[in-house]
Amino acid sequence: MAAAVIGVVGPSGVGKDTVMQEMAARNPEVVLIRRVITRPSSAGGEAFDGVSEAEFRAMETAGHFILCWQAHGLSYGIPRAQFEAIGSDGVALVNLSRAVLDTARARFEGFRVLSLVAPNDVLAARLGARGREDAADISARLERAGYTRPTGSDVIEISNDGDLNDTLGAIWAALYPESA
Ligand SMILES: Nc1ncnc2c1ncn2[C@@H]1O[C@H](COP(=O)(O)OP(=O)(O)OP(=O)(O)O)[C@@H](O)[C@H]1O
Ligand SMILES: O=P(O)(O)OC[C@H]1O[C@H](OP(=O)(O)O)[C@H](O)[C@@H]1O
Repeated sequence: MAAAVIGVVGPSGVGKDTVMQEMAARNPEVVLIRRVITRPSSAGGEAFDGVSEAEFRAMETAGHFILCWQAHGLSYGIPRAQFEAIGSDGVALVNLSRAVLDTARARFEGFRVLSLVAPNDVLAARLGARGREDAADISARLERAGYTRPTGSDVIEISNDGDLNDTLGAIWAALYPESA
C-alpha cells in the first residue's frame, strides 16, 4: 500500500490534471490513479478508462471501485486494485470530487487533500481554451465551481492562478516542509 494517498480537488478548469501530471513527471515516487469514467475514451485530457453506463454499473456491483460518484452527468470510479499495486514508498495522487472527501478520509489511512483554487474568470478562460466541453457544459461547470471549499487539518489549499512552476513549488513546500 502507498505511503500516502492525496486527493486532488477543486473546480473544473482549476488545473488538477495538469498539476498531477507535472508532479508525476518530476517525482518518481508519485503514482497517478487512473479513473474509470462514463465519457468517450476519445475525449482527451487525463488518461482514463472510458466505459458505458452499463459497464460502469457492472464494475460497481462487482466491487471494483473503492470510491465512486456522479458529476457533470458522468459517473466516476476509482479502482481499488490500483492502490494495492503501489509500493510502500509511493505517493498516490487521485483526482476526486469535493463531494467524496469524507468517504475518502474513511477509506485511506493518513489521507490528505490538495485543494486547488483559482478565480472564476480564470476558470472560464481555461475551460474555453481547453475545448473539451461545449458552452452549455462549461456554464454548468462554472456554476458548480464554488459549491464547497474543503476545510480540515488534512487540507492543503494552493492557488493555481499563476505560473504552474510556482504552484508546484508551493505544493511541495506545503506537503514536505522539512525539505524546503
Ligand atoms: N497554472 C496554469 N497556467 C495556465 N494554464 C493552466 C495552468 N494550470 C492548468 N492550465 C490549463 O487549464 C486548463 C484546465 O486544466 P486541467 O484540465 O488540468 O483542469 P482540471 O481541474 O483537471 O479540470 P476538470 O476538472 O474539468 O478536468 C488546461 O488547458 C491546462 O493546460
Ligand atoms: O465539483 P466537484 O464535485 O468537486 O468535482 C466533480 C468532478 O469534476 C471533475 O471532473 P472532470 O475531471 O472535469 O471530469 C472532478 O474530477 C470530479 O470528478
